[in-house]
Amino acid sequence: MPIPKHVLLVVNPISGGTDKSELIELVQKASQKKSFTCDVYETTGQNDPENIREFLQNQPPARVLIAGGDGTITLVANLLRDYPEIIMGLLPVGSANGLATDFGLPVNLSEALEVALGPVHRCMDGMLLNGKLGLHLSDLGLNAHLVKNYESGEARGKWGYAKEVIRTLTEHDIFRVRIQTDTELFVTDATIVILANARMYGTGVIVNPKGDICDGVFEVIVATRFDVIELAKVIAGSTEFDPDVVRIIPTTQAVVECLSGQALFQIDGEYMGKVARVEATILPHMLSIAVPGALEENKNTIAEM
Ligand SMILES: Nc1ncnc2c1ncn2[C@@H]1O[C@H](COP(=O)(O)OP(=O)(O)OP(=O)(O)O)[C@@H](O)[C@H]1O
Repeated sequence: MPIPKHVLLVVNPISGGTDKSELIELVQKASQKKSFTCDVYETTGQNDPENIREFLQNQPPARVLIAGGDGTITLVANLLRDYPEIIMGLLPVGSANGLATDFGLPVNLSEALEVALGPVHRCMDGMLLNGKLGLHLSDLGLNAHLVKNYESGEARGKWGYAKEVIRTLTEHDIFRVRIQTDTELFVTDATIVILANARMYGTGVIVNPKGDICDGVFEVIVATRFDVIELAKVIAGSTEFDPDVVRIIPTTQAVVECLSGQALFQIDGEYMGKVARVEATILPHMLSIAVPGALEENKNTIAEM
């Protein structure tokens, strides 16, 4: 059966604090230009998964475009696990999104729309973390502490973020963990344990330089202590770390147990509270996402539409 030429746009009207009427109009016009029909679903925060599933079942789209933050993207991605043939397209709504940064998606809406409806797409893995879907980067410790401080603090924007970075660095303690991967079992001190499907945080800081979001594995990255030089290397996007300070272990599953009390935990920028243990598993090739670029530049891409 040919893939129906239909687009579903999922919009979170409150995400990024911007009015979405122009965005909706742009998507409708662009879809029309490509002879697609287009449905728009605006989230309400109530029964959104059930409502979106109904749209997917009633008229299966070739693409689902998402104009929302990480919460909305994860919600839709979770549903698309049952529809592997549907391609996901991301549209910018103001706040930085880690996946968009990682895939080099344009921040300009018209350009992002071109990509979201364009011919190139890439497969990506997902992750299950204590039963919850994660698409990008999750961590215990330092960064989760920062996410918590930023969420609970009042300051916003770059300066607000910088202020919380300093507060977090002064507050944060080293913790002890037992980590089990496909190949290793070890106990170590840690300032942060990252479970990385992707390469970089939404801020552009690369923490997983050799990571590939479509390789069927994720990386466990452990920073065992604060080290200014290693930290500078991370920020500069270096691929060579001092193995005594930063360990990077590719794996398909991992268990991280906190041996010195509970640790702060975050998934894709959402603070999840304190946990004693995280079980992580890769969900290989879970999704397809529309990306920019020529076909020959993108392995794992397929031309379509
Ligand atoms: N119409 C709505 N009114 C109020 N809340 C909504 C509405 N639609 C969705 N939500 C809530 O928005 C949250 C998801 O927000 P989302 O992640 O899309 O945006 P964000 O918070 O601006 O982005 P980020 O998490 O990247 O900062 C969910 O908690 C959901 O319940």
